[in-house]
Amino acid sequence: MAASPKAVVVISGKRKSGKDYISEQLRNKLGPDKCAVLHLSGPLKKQYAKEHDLDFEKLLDATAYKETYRADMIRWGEEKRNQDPAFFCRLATSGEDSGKDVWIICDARRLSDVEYFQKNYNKVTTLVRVQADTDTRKQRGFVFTQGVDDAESECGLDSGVDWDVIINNNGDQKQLEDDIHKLLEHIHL
Ligand SMILES: Nc1ncnc2c1ncn2[C@@H]1O[C@H](COP(=O)(O)OP(=O)(O)OP(=O)(O)O)[C@@H](O)[C@H]1O
Repeated sequence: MAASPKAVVVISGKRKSGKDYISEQLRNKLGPDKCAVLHLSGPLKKQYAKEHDLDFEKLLDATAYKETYRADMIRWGEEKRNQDPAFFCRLATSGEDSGKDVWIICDARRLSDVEYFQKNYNKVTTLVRVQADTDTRKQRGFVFTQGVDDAESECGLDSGVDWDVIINNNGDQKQLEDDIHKLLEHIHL
């Protein structure tokens, strides 16, 4: 493994719990020069486009182009993951940002994601669960979608993981600040 970060923060949480929001807050506190926010889901599209000779930019926007390929992209992603559960974790952490001291993995969704970082970066990994109640998530635009919110990618980490830090993000900014502070104390740089 080429890169060796000093800290890896693996963040999980339901849709609209605030994973991206909290990741950005953390990056600002730690310093953007030192800290990279890495998405596991982003490189999937890039790699799919590359392997199928498609236009990556068009795949990112909400045009018919994306709709045409959506089902096949999901199938392809599952196939890749079945062959090699670490495929997207390796891909997400091999870009130019991976030279930074702190990685924030802002969208862990499966047990295999958590296990990858525990196995390869055990001593420096902090596992974080972001919690927000359903009403708060709805206010942020969450709408329950069958086939998404009851699928493994959304429920795979609901139980079975011993989180190092829980962050409560229900709109109480003081509580959020306190929980982020606890997380920062957990990260040893
Ligand atoms: N504590 C907060 N204060 C103000 N706005 C917030 C807070 N937490 C989240 N939000 C807002 O709620 C929306 C959803 O948050 P965010 O995108 O971070 O969720 P997410 O868990 O990353 O969602 P998804 O899984 O769908 O990507 C965003 O517009 C974000 O700015």
